[in-house]
Amino acid sequence: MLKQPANKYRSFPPVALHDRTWPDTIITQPPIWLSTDLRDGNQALIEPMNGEQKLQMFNLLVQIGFKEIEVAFPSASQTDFDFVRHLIEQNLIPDDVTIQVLTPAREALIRRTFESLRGAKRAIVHLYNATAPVFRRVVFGLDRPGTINLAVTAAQLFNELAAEQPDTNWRFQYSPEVFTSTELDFAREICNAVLEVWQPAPERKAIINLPATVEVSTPNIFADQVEWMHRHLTMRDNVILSVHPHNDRGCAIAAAELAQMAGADRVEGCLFGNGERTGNVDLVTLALNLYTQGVAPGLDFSQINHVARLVEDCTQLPIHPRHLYVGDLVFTAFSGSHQDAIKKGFSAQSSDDIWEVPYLPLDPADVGRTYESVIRVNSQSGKGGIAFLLERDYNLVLPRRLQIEFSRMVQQAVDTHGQEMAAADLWKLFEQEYLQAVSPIKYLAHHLEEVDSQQTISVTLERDGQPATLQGQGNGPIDAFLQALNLDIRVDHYEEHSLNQGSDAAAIAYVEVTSDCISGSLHGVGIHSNIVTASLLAILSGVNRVLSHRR
Ligand SMILES: CC(=O)SCCNC(=O)CCNC(=O)[C@H](O)C(C)(C)COP(=O)(O)OP(=O)(O)OC[C@H]1O[C@@H](n2cnc3c(N)ncnc32)[C@H](O)[C@@H]1OP(=O)(O)O
Ligand SMILES: CC(C)C(=O)C(=O)O
Ligand SMILES: [Mg+2]
Repeated sequence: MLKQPANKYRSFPPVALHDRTWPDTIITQPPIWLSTDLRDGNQALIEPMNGEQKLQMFNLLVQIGFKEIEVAFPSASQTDFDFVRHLIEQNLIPDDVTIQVLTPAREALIRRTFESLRGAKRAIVHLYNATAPVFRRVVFGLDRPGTINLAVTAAQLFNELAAEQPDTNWRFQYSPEVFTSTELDFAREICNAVLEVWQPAPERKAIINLPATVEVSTPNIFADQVEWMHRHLTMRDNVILSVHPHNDRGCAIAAAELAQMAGADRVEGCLFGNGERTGNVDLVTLALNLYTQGVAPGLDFSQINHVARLVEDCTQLPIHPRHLYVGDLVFTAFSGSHQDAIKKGFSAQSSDDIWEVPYLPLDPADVGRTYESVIRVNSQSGKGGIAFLLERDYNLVLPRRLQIEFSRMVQQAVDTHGQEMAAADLWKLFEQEYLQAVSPIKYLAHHLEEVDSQQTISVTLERDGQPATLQGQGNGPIDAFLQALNLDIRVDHYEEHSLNQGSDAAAIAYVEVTSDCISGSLHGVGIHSNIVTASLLAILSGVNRVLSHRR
């Protein structure tokens, strides 16, 4: 890299728009959406889609709710031409959907484009030519008037060819390609010249589409450019102002949002941001950003995984695990403090509240994602996440201090093998540590009697493999059992809850025990269909753990 990049690159000049209004605008409704997955997305693929894949994608886009779909560059390939014919001849375009096709400003290609649309009920024909200085100079060898002439001549041909097919409801769109690098006065001049030819009317609006063919500035500058055009275009009332952001600086989403605040009525882009180089703006993210602001986007992503898998199939491009709203990991927290906050958030959230679960801007359930993967445990995790998984999958509601104790064991385990622990792994470790702590003392049976609110217990045990029967008395079974054991062990805390409902209901008991022979405390856990037995098992689990942890 250069030490002085200014010798090779220059900063983008700001727009002199001191009375800009877009910063104070709030987006309260969705734009008109145009999916260009089948055109801009398609032209950027290693292997462009075949007819079958295009049809699959088209049906998906319709299902999602797109009403305007750019389906092809019909003069580019026989596949694209045939696809448009297929949609029209097989009557596959729903009545509320309009297809759009793209053509450069070249006579033969325009003719072929109109030919592809023969018999269509409705269509948007999209004309483009690059307008930026470097393109005028290097690619076309045209000055400003020559560039305008190219666009105007093509626009005139549009009028003629449309007149030859009067049964089609035609709409026209013009894109000054590379708008972002075009002088604003020239962009306005060429757009106005095209509009002059097309003479749009309120009931037959033209679309002026402002592409960030290459994203070259911060999104606030793009917003200024859009607001400037919004204010300076003639016939603005007869124009739908559209934007087409690409993502070269990673700001396409911001650019599209600020552009809407600046006056854009319509946004062109692709699902999950497919498209040339770094992609077109991601329409899924734009729609769900709106949704999380309480604005219905008019696009349905309630089965987002289905959409993702189909798009991956058609494009042969994988979606990144951290891709906004859809990636496999975007609703997952590994880190302890996040897990703790999410667990508390889920507990505090009720179904008719405004969504306020920490770290989750969107309820995964709204896009058809389960809570399965929200919390995953690795070496970065804490007690909250571990407790969440054990509660979600095994109905354990661990007392807080037991959570802390167990999380240390989990930490040790993940530090040793360095891998994630799924809920089943956590359960296995929990069983091993607490439920299988049956040595040196193993419970076999007990008998309990109550006389004058005093409990007498007789417990049959196995100690170091030898059978033993102990007797004890107390004001409850726990007290009586501790008397019977006659060990230097106290129960400081006791909790229980049922594990499931129905005839096979089991209870789980948790005890926290202390002893002079250990520092701090340890927990014991017991599970049994009889709650008293569960308590005795919990005490023995605690006792056995104390005996094996003895200083
Ligand atoms: C930003 C965008 O996404 S624009 C859309 C881009 N999409 C595509 O290009 C995909 C489909 N394209 C194709 O299949 C081919 O490029 C075709 C069929 C359109 C044209 O192919 P070819 O005739 O072989 O020409 P080629 O692709 O080399 O195009 C370059 C020529 O078109 C001219 N040209 C490029 N864009 C335009 C335009 N919008 N209007 C008029 N002429 C144009 C160039 O100046 C160049 O002319 P030259 O041959 O006189 O130097
Ligand atoms: C054809 C135009 C709209 C385009 O795709 C672009 O400029 O990026
Ligand atoms: Mg593009």
